[in-house]
Amino acid sequence: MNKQELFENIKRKQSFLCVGLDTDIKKIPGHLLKEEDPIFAFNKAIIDATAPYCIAYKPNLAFYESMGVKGWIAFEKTVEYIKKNYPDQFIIADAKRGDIGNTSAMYARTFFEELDIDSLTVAPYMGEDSVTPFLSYEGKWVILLALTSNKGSHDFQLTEDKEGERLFEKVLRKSQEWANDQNMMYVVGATQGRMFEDIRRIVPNHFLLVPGIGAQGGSLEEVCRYGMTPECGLIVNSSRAIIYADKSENFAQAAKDEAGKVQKQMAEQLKAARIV
Ligand SMILES: O=c1ccn([C@@H]2O[C@H](COP(=O)(O)O)[C@@H](O)[C@H]2O)c(=O)[nH]1
Repeated sequence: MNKQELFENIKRKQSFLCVGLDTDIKKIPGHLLKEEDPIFAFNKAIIDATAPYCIAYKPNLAFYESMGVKGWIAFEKTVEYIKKNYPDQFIIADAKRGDIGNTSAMYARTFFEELDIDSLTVAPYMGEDSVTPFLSYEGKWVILLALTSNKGSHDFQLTEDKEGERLFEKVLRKSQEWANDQNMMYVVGATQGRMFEDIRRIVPNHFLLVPGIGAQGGSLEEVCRYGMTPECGLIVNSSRAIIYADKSENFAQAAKDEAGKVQKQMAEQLKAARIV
């Protein structure tokens, strides 16, 4: 999916919501444990319930890999299900990969060839040769970690060099030598408030993947005030607040209601910015 198609989907659905599929066997409703593949059964119900309100899904690989082969199968089935039934949904594999070049090339093959997923989160720490193997796939996106949502983001990402440039700023600036706004996005946490202004000075046109509303308490309103572009430029993720809105047999309806609420707030933001 290219940038223009993503923007068209945002306008059509009046939403820039990404539902995070952080599916934990210990948190899903008990009745699903009778199913042959409880993780997939949960995901399928969540996807069917929330698809009208979002434009993307983000399965986080940690939740699947923690279950070994069964988890990987559930992950593959989930990706297949979205692609077959909701082909307009952008799929993000949140795997935070990145290694020496030949190893990154194998990760790229896994996610972009074997699974044909739209995008992958990548850690920038190992530099150019660890990121560029992911960029050789036409129509696929690298989503590079820039300024993350967690407290530990201060430990390295905000440190300054002698010229006063902070590490996350260097990541944004340097990575533009390897890619552009048609094949690279950046992760910026919703908890980072006004820092979005600094980010937009360096990457005024790139899409940002923004986790951290909902369970982590980030403000959607602030993200939009400081981070929205004339083409929206935002994909805002919420995982736990949506998928675990209710733990009873009513879980899918509750996820639908929660996703609907966020979509409504997003529609208001898009209207205020005259995007829709
Ligand atoms: O800076 C980051 C980068 C990634 N994440 C991931 O996003 C979701 C957030 O889940 P919530 O339940 O909505 O808090 C999760 O998969 C994280 O690993 C992030 O939170 N912050």
